[in-house]
Amino acid sequence: MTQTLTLTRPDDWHIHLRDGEQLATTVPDAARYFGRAIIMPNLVPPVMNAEQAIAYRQRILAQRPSGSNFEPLMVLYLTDNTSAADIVAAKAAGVVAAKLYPAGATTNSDSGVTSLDKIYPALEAMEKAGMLFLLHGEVTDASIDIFDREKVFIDQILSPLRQRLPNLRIVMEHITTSDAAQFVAESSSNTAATITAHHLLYNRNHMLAGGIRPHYYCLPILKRNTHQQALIKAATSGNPRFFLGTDSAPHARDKKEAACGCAGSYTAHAAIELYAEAFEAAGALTALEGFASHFGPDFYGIARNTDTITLVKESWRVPDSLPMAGSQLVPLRAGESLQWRVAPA
Ligand SMILES: NC(=O)N[C@@H](CC(=O)O)C(=O)O
Ligand SMILES: [Zn+2]
Ligand SMILES: [Zn+2]
Repeated sequence: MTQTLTLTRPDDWHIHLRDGEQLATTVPDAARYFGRAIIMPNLVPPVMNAEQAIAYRQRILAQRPSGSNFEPLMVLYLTDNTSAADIVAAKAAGVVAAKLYPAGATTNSDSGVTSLDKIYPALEAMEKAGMLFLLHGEVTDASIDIFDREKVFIDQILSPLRQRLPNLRIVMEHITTSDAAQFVAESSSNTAATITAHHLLYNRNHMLAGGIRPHYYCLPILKRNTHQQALIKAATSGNPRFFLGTDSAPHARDKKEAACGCAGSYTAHAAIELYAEAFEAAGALTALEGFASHFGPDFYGIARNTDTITLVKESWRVPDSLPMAGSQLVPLRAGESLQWRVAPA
């Protein structure tokens, strides 16, 4: 008999949908079975105020397949100039969180924050308004080794911030190290983390041994196997402060397969299928529902979805590429097989 797994409908607490014509590819993929998604604001120019967030939300909704109830949850991009008034206005407009991109840390972070000191008034306003603070947790100092940037960020920036604003609800996005998993596990109930499927499935050997594989290149960069194991342990532990965030981040094929390739892996074509594979490999399929469907809404203070999706153990082949805005997008596991698929509703 075919093995099946029924879950409360999951949500994606970290996704890049981009803008313009790309939305015709990314929105239907995200809306296939996720109920809600936290929409990253690193557009060019970024989503910096309530008005821009409302307009971007409308552009996303316009690409929603008919009959879909997929709900995009909007996020503000913090800059050195984000004021307390910007936060209050964004909150009133339904924006649920604001995101720290340390300037220069990752894709489209040029307008990001140069020093946390510049945004303390905004952070205090967020703490007061109950708006979540999401962060890309890497330092940008060129002298710090790229594999150490997450740990140094925790020591130099996150730890002191955590103490200074204890009531601010913080999500450390896409964690990649045992250090981050430990920091979150040992923090108070106001600190959580998202974990991607690719950081559960891969480590830096997959990216670099026997040839360089640009589609595994994302930030924070894949770390050594011991970190991968710590992430698997955290994700499958049942600790409600670790939950699903794909960080699906599309870049056209020619921007990835290049002398200087962009950071980001596309996983929205098979997100829950990839997580199911990782949880099954860890012997922890029963922990998937909490991680994918319960803990995210609980931390955000939003009701859980009330309907379900069903995964079926059935091998299928991921396409070599997907069309996106007149170019090609190479999804993670392109041309390879996956073992789980989501049954049509
Ligand atoms: N994760 C990535 O490697 N890239 C993301 C940005 C981000 O989430 O850091 C992107 O927007 O392409
Ligand atoms: Zn990031
Ligand atoms: Zn991201």
